[in-house]
Amino acid sequence: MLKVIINGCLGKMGKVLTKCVQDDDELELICGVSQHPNDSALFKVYPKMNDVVEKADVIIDFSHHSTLDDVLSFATKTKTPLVIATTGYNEDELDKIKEASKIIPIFHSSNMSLGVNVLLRLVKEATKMLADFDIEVIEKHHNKKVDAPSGTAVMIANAVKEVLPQVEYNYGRYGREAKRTKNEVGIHAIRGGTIVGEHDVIYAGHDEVVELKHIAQSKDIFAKGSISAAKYLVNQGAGYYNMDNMLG
Ligand SMILES: NC(=O)C1=CN([C@@H]2O[C@H](COP(=O)(O)OP(=O)(O)OC[C@H]3O[C@@H](n4cnc5c(N)ncnc54)[C@H](OP(=O)(O)O)[C@@H]3O)[C@@H](O)[C@H]2O)C=CC1
Ligand SMILES: O=C(O)C1=N[C@H](C(=O)O)C[C@H](O)C1
Repeated sequence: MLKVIINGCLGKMGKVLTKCVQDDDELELICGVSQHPNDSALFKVYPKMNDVVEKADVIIDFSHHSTLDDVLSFATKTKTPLVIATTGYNEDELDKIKEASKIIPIFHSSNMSLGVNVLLRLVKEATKMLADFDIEVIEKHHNKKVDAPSGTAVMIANAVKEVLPQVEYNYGRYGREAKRTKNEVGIHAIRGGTIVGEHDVIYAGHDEVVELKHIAQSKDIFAKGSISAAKYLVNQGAGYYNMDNMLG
């Protein structure tokens, strides 16, 4: 049995993940961490990762970027592999994750679904073939989402930039003099209701448009993807891993 700690266990994703972990015969949820613990959980919930006294085989993190220092210090101190699904990190925080991956195995992906990771590969191929088209990314999420644009939209834009290094990102184009330039990728965030997560990549050329689209229809896909990542990660040495490593 793999012993699991969930960071963000009382959040929306944390609750879905808790159920998926409890339903999995290979996993044992030993405790959780959430900023405001309450009595709703049937397992021990700590307010901070460094308060945890149990030893685990893996930590799965769906929380908030502000918990990063606490999580990395606990994971490196206890040499516990770490799956990071949280989004909204800045460059400094991303560097800290990479640095910690020299000490422990870290799996990091802003989208744990299979479909989005196939989409990322399609984006690279489409971008090679449609390099002259105007490329725009639109993401749609529920009205409780904290960060914008989504981590997935950033991964999509980064996939475009891998093929076309000259592109610059234009977040939520706005203004009286805001005409599109050739080398920009527009990134637009829609927030409303209970939308689980949708990502559109639009390639607009002269008289024709190609669209690649992913629609998440439940949060389970992210929770189950993070569990696959955890099972993969516990067999790896220190290093920085993502979906490409796991999917091959
Ligand atoms: N990679 C992926 O596939 C996916 C990633 N995500 C990402 O996972 C993260 C969590 O999403 P979701 O569960 O919807 O978010 P919620 O806001 O519902 O949950 C956030 C969790 O983090 C805790 N937390 C700790 N510090 C803070 C803080 N300063 N502000 C807010 N929350 C804090 C909350 O504690 P408490 O509730 O006790 O206050 C809660 O447990 C997000 O970054 C989201 O983008 C989401 C889905 C898929
Ligand atoms: O906050 C969410 O809900 C989601 N966040 C991730 C992101 O920022 O890309 C992944 C998914 O789209 C759901």
